[in-house]
Amino acid sequence: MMDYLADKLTQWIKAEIQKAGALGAVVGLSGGIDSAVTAALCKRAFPDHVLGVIMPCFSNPQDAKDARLVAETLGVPIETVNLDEPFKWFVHRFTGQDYDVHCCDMSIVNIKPRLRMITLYHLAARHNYLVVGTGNRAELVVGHFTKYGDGGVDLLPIANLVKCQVKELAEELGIPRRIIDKAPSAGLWFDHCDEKEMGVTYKDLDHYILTEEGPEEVKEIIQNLERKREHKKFLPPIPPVF
Ligand SMILES: Nc1ncnc2c1ncn2[C@@H]1O[C@H](COP(=O)(O)OP(=O)(O)OC[C@H]2O[C@@H]([n+]3cccc(C(=O)O)c3)[C@H](O)[C@@H]2O)[C@@H](O)[C@H]1O
Ligand SMILES: Nc1ncnc2c1ncn2[C@@H]1O[C@H](COP(=O)(O)OP(=O)(O)OP(=O)(O)O)[C@@H](O)[C@H]1O
Repeated sequence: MMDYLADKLTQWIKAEIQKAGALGAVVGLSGGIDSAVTAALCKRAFPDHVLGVIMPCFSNPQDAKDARLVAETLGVPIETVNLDEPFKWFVHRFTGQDYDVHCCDMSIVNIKPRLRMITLYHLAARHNYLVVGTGNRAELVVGHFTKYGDGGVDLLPIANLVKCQVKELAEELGIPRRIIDKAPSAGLWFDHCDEKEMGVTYKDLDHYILTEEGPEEVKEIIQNLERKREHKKFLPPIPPVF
């Protein structure tokens, strides 16, 4: 089943990129499972035209090591762009203070994924590639991404897969075990844990998405996030012609 899915998604990526008149794919490699799976599919679609981009921004150094492991395993070339300095500049300009890695003010930390988006679009345009996003179905349902940050992409190949399906696909694609077993984190602040922030585990989230069932308190959390963040999934509202 997963080999079939891998083939289908590979063909889909190839067709979408060719339809756009582009030559390949740029993928931000965080050292996590979603970007590893996305890069692996892109590599299958365009063996010689995938660029992995590692963009530390006050990140845990282990993440860049993991990202390099993914790139080596897949045979994907990498470019590293360190975003510490531009991020530091923004923080100082907006707060008048030095950046503190414990800061979880979203107006500040969302600048990180937005700087990554700028970087990926520059590299994509330079190579005539598309920016391939890594969002999965669980993240999309609850809007667990930064609008015009990691949400600002051209294609979303794994957006129909919940987290446990991404894991199964990762095994099929030969992603290293330590990447598959890593705790999911958006890495926006020190010790940032997706499940802790959302208040729901990926296991419960996947189960709810696939069955519409689960404990009432879990359903409530998910439905609240869905409502509050629905706007992220659409183009900005436009008034009718008056
Ligand atoms: N009703 C509405 N209609 C139109 N626009 C609306 C809106 N409500 C807010 N907005 C706009 O949206 C903004 C809020 O959205 P946004 O800027 O995205 O910010 P927000 O949703 O507050 O934060 C991003 C979330 O995504 C998570 N994240 C980020 C990056 C990567 C990952 C990952 O795991 O991969 C997860 C992060 O941990 C956090 O929970 C507001 O500042 C406002 O500009
Ligand atoms: N340090 C980084 N270097 C390069 N790309 C990054 C980095 N951090 C995040 N990204 C990009 O933004 C996406 C969302 O980042 P996030 O760290 O929130 O991970 P995620 O959604 O759990 O995905 P993953 O499982 O790939 O880590 C990543 O999949 C990757 O494409």
